[in-house]
Amino acid sequence: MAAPVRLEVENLAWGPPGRPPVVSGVSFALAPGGRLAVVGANGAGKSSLLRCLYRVNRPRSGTVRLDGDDLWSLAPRLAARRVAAVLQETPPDFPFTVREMVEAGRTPHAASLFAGDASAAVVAEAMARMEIAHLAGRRFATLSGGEKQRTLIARALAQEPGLLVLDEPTNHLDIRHRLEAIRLLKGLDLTIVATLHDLDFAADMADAALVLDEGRPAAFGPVRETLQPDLIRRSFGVEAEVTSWRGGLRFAYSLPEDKA
Ligand SMILES: Nc1ncnc2c1ncn2[C@@H]1O[C@H](COP(=O)(O)OP(=O)(O)OP(=O)(O)O)[C@@H](O)[C@H]1O
Repeated sequence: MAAPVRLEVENLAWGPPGRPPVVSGVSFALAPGGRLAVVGANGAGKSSLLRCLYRVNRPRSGTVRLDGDDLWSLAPRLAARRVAAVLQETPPDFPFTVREMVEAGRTPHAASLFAGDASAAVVAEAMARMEIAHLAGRRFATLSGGEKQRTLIARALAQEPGLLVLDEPTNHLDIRHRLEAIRLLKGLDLTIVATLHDLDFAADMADAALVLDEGRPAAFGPVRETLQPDLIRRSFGVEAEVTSWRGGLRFAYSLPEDKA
């Protein structure tokens, strides 16, 4: 497993060519091993920001730095050794097995000599960690949504990144698997940035939160200080009550017009 990276994002802006920016003015820093939840209403720019972190969206201005290195100055293969992404869109129906999917995570390392045996061990460990070893020979397309999600996370782990970027990692997971996925993410010695619509899970997973509001940062800071009712009201247009529960936070919501 690679060492977790320091992630520094400075004054980042991105938008599709010829259109106004979708995200702008985003700055934050995460220490190695820090876990950030990016939250915000639909269309706030969360996925667009994430794409800037795994080298798909080239920022219009500003920088993304991994341990001080500009992400866009790195060769794509070197960037892929340092950042792995788990995305919402699962790949289409193709004939790969679960093991082949996870092995694909080794692609950025394929050029290294003598990688064969070590790669096999990394793949086996990633599958064991995500509890999918028994599915190794199954076709990916035949898996349940949760099994697919666990396979995609295993593929990212096989990549041995220092930064793991996840877009809605608990989608498709039932309650128990959600809680287990959060525990697993917390147990990884990686820097993590994840979008999470469910603020309960965001607060469980992350130590910091970035709230995006129409593409701009509305707040960034420790989860408990950031995910407060006032901010939730402004960013999501709902009334919220926040309570502490077993070391985490739990959120209850209502529409403003439904006030008791
Ligand atoms: N390549 C693109 N071309 C045009 N518009 C885009 C492009 N990428 C994103 N957008 C627009 O930018 C806005 C933000 O999209 P984005 O997917 O980043 O939001 P999000 O916060 O992840 O939303 P959701 O919570 O609904 O997944 C949306 O209005 C979207 O249509």
